Amino acid sequence: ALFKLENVEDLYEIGDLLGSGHFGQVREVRERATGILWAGKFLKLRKNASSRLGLERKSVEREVEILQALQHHNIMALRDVFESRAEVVLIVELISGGELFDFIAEKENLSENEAIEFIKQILQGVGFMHSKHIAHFDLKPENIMLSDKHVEHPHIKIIDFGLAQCLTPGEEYRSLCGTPQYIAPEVINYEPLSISADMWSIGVITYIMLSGMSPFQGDTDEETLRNIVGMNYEFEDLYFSQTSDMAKDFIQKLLLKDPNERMTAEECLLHPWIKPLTRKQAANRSRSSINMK
Ligand SMILES: Nc1cc2c(nn1)-c1ccccc1CC2
Repeated sequence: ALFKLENVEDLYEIGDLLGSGHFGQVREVRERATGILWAGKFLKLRKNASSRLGLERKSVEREVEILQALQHHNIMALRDVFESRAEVVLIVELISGGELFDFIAEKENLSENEAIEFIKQILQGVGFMHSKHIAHFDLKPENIMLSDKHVEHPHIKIIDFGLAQCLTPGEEYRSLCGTPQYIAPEVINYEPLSISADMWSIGVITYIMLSGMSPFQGDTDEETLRNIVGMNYEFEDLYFSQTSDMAKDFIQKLLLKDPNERMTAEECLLHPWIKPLTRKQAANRSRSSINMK
């Protein structure tokens, strides 16, 4: 067995439901020995190979391995792992600020300065992941959480590495997983994937943060996928009239069909929208956000 065989309830008191999804449930847990609050991610294992319910043990082991390799303040930390016959429980840091998705929804859209604060942190977490050849492959506002949404400068944490892969340079990896609105064209065309698929998703997330609109979303998943492979998106004046040209340039350098042409996380952090080269550029950005508010 790779993980602890003790009963998780001997060491943690199980609390309220925090979230649930394809993977299972996430509950608040209290460590009995210290009283410290954590989150417990309860993953249902498949009974047998043919069943469609639950996760394959191999994919859970991969998520654990990847989380263990990623210690970074913008990535959800893993503390402990327990297993029983039917379930694996990840004990992870408690992130109680909710999803970035809900934060944006409450505000309609963010000012450019607010968006930049979040994008910078996402780029730092993703840049760290990519430096270890790990791709997330499911970056979207639902998988970016705020540690505490009531503070002036919320801290973000990237969660849910259920689709993440450690890419060995030279080895091809293909998959059709992900969430339609955010996946890159090469995923839809079932071409070899690389860490630059994450950079496309960051372009989509930035577009949504600034406008509240999703660039490729259609009425059906098929229409959304057609829009992505057709590069069918625009900066509609109705939503982007107040957005700076630098912000649009940043997005345009990520929503590129050729994965090799997209900016890397490092290049993004040096882009003038994120790292203003002059005080004038910074002033230009804040002026556009004042108009918006
Ligand atoms: N897929 C998800 C979803 C969630 C979480 N993890 N993975 C999570 C992690 C720590 C604290 C709270 C949560 C709830 C949402």
